[in-house]
Amino acid sequence: MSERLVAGVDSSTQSTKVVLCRASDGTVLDEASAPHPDGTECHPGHWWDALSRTRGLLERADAVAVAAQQHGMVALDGEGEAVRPALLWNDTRSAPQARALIEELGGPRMWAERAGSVPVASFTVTKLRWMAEHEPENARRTERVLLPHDWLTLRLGSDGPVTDRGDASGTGYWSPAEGAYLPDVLRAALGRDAEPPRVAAPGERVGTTSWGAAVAPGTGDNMGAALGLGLRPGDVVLSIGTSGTAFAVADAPAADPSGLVAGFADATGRFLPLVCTLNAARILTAAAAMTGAALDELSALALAAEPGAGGLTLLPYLDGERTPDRPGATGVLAGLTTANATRENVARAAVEALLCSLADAVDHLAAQGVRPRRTLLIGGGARAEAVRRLAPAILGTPVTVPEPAEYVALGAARQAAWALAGTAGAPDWPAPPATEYIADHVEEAVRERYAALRDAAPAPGTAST
Ligand SMILES: Nc1ncnc2c1ncn2[C@@H]1O[C@H](COP(=O)(O)OP(=O)(O)O)[C@@H](O)[C@H]1O
Ligand SMILES: O=C(CO)[C@@H](O)[C@H](O)COP(=O)(O)O
Repeated sequence: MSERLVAGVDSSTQSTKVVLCRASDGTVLDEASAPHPDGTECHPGHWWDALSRTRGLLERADAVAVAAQQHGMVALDGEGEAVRPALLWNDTRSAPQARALIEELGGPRMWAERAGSVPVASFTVTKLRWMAEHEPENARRTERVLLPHDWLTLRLGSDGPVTDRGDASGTGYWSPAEGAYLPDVLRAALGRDAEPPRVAAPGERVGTTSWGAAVAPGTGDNMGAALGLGLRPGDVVLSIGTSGTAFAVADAPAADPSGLVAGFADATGRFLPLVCTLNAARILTAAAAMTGAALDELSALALAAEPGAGGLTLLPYLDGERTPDRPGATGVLAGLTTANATRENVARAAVEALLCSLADAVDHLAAQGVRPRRTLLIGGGARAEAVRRLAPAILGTPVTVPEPAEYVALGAARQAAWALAGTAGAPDWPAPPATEYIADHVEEAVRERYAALRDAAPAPGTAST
């Protein structure tokens, strides 16, 4: 019998990435990618176009699954057409609606207990309320609300609209603790009922593609990464993509009334407490633009500067920020003098800022009882040598960097192999090779200066934590 192949899709903010793997052990045989348009809203058709450009690879698979950017609001009319472009996780226009919903429905503690998370503008529920207030005609036409991965999975061939518990937990109207929708919350947000997709069991086969492959439920991209890395309790993942995320698997749901930690579910039946920042890899892109360096030259610049960047500190809230909840914030470069105004110091300050923001994220997880035993660094930004080399001193812990790979897509592929096998659990795939980075000191002064800038009063018109 010929070898069975599975395809995993990562439809993230900036691009679609697909891996074709051997179902038995996850060996990657082929890869493809295609870009998405820039912006914080996107017609779902663009994701399908990007996926279609990888079709030659997809059609070699016996099973397929999609992991995608979380939270995006795909509102469909009775014909299944999008009533407007999807509002994405990084769109902050619904920040006032987030605050109103928190107040109307019982306050932060109530939200944390019922929905697992206190919603910020990223959450689907707040986008529904924004649409109800600003585009009542679109809200009135909305019959069904899907997430990006649900929409792609439906187009690939699921038997009706379907989601999974991981992605459902980012809507704000599904309870991770109860494993059930909260229809009253959805109704309060949209002003009417709309049908959410069925929540499939982990590893369930949910349909068949046009070329006869099994379709697995798919999940959110962070849950996909957890599956791709084969996370164990005690592993904390730091992912530097468009978003910065810090997460860990847990046996019990989180419920953080401060709103800093989102109490998500994972794709296997467990839970995934997670902290997400709006600014991550693009801090490096912005620093490259400011210094006139190519992205792959930025590390050499940063590593040529002294720790502390000669006194420069960057507060990297370039596109507003989600953690802390400051949707209207902008970046601040503090401590600038004629003596320290060098390209090297600007590059260094950017890398240090990115790592300080992730160090804060780990502290928030720890405050919710996550005890890190191993810290893993993944995502596009982890390809920067300066990020890998400076991480241990800023985080104050050794850092394990799995070899660069598309871990979200790999997780989706592993879920596809699971659905294909029809087994109780996901197949065991070997852990990726990894390199350990260590430091002989901790950069306490860098973190202290960053914390002081972060905690200085936010500019008028921004929300503070
Ligand atoms: N060598 C590198 N140095 C710094 N940043 C990089 C490097 N390679 C990729 N990136 C950045 O990583 C980001 C893409 O990472 P990825 O994890 O694929 O994000 P997403 O899943 O959000 O699409 C881009 O912003 C890109 O500029
Ligand atoms: O909103 C979140 C997590 O809650 C983000 O992590 C999105 O899921 C987007 O991920 P990337 O495109 O940055 O991978």
